[in-house]
Amino acid sequence: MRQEGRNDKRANRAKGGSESEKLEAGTVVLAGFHAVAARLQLDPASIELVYVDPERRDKRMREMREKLFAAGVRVMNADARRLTGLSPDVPHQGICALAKERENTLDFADLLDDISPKTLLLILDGVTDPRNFGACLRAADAAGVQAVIVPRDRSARMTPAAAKAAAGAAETVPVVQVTNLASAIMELRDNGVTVVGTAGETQKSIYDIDQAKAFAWVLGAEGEGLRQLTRRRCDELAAIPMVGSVESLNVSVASGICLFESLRQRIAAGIVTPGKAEDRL
Ligand SMILES: C[S@@+](CC[C@H](N)C(=O)[O-])C[C@H]1O[C@@H](n2cnc3c(N)ncnc32)[C@H](O)[C@@H]1O
Repeated sequence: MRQEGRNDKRANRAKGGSESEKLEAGTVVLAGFHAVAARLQLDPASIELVYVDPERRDKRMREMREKLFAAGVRVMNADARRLTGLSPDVPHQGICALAKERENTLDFADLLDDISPKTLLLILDGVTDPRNFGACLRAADAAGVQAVIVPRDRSARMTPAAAKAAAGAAETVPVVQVTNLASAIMELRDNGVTVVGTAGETQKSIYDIDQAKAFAWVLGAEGEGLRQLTRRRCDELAAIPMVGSVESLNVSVASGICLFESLRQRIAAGIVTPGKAEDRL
């Protein structure tokens, strides 16, 4: 998945300027097929213009052009140099969209309304490092997570560094900010979600937990790990078994391991079918 490059004018000036310097405030560049396709599916009206490389005449580009045409999105040709000017840091694959900045947030109440046996959630308790946050979103997207839940006052924001680490998942995975994480966990449980916290010192293995149902993982921050109250509110705690000498894994690595165990179980149970989201767009 491609990253959404946020083109804040100040940031571009700091980089010495580029094509993206001419963008209006509130406009972002979506670079690459995934980012453009994700936005086209989620909110086509927010796309102002799409630049495509006329040299790319392959099937993928033809299909994308058809979808853009069908959605009534304006398309213009731009050579590779211009596209690279718009997206200097992220490979553009011959396509960049200019789109309105979009906050991909969701209300907790709306999330509760949408809970089903397919629900898979990632709860981050105090992950304040933007790169870790973005990398968690990336893993969450790949594993089919419905939403990522964070405490409003103890979480990284969607900074450019977070969006870059998310590699497009900032577009696709809604973030739910809650005022009180412990209460939110209880509400999820009351609504049929099994909530399991992760802590390396626990005896129970993540591989011994049934995850083929409405399920949420809770992961903690570097240093502190899960807060005591958060731990107490979970149905149970589980560890990722390790054999090396390090004390713990990075939170985004741990998220990936937990979520992909959930995905493995869900595929085995026939709850989800493997396949890239792009294929479904
Ligand atoms: C860097 S670790 C935090 C380590 C912290 N000192 C602690 O006591 O939990 C960040 C988060 O990743 C998850 N994590 C890392 N290694 C893990 C393991 N082996 N088993 C379960 N969770 C793990 C936990 O959610 C943890 O809170």
